[in-house]
Amino acid sequence: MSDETTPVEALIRTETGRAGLAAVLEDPSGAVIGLDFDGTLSPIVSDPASARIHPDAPAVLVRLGELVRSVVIVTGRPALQALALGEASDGPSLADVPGLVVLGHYGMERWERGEVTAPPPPPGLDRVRAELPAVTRGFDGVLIEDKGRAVAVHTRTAADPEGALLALNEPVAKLAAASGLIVEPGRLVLELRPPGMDKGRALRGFLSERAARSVMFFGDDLGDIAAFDAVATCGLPGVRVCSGSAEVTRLVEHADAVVDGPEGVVRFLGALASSVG
Ligand SMILES: O=P(O)(O)OC[C@H]1O[C@H](O[C@H]2O[C@H](CO)[C@@H](O)[C@H](O)[C@H]2O)[C@H](O)[C@@H](O)[C@@H]1O
Repeated sequence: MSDETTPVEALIRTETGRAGLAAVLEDPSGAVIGLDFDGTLSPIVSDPASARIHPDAPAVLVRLGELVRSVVIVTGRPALQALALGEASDGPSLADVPGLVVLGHYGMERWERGEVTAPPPPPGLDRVRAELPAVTRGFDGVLIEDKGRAVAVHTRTAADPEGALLALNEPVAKLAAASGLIVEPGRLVLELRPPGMDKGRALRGFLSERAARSVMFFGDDLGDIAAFDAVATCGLPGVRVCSGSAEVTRLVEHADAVVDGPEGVVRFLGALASSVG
């Protein structure tokens, strides 16, 4: 297990990752640090509304925000919701990170300096809202989360979470297709959301907008693979950090470093801030 006294270099396991880290350390003012929210900055809990940012995350991101070009959160959550769940009872909150940008709804929505910009919600959502309860009926404990621009079906609280997820796959995919939406699979969740954006496109656009010279992205879930791919193919030196869990193992093969969940992410960020600052 690493901690802030472990040099950040010791946490990287690939040559490309070491080159990416060297670029970030040599030229921090050119670095973009991108992070997913749930499972990366915020420990996974049963009720999505009860999630909260790791208590030590905002302070370390504030430190980094003062040192790097940009800190950007790229999340499936609505941007304002991620910020609300990023409030700390003690110390700084996520919104206090200097220059923070939050790209919500997989990049469809953007929060910056207190302003949210987003396209109108997709018209197919009304049909989903009307028909989804009939699809999930019979699966005790399944939760429908209405996110305004998307609707998620959560099975974490079902009697058989994996079984419910498997059984719901097909009917949810059919309803999504009939409503002009796509299914975004995640940690015991199937989300019906508009097509045309993903975390990879969102991150790529942000890197070019900020004229980044290096990039580091932290993620834990299937939706973060697109962002990891963007790091690998954007032409900049980069580091992909997996917030590891027993629940999602597919990210590990795409990662330059694997840490132990949000606790490990916070330690990594602390070690990074100590090396940069
Ligand atoms: O892109 P992210 O920031 O990782 O958001 C992805 C989804 O995260 C949330 O669900 C996940 O976290 C919940 C709270 O820990 C957990 O109960 C659930 O099982 C996870 O799938 C959120 O509720 C979704 O809306 C996000 O799309």
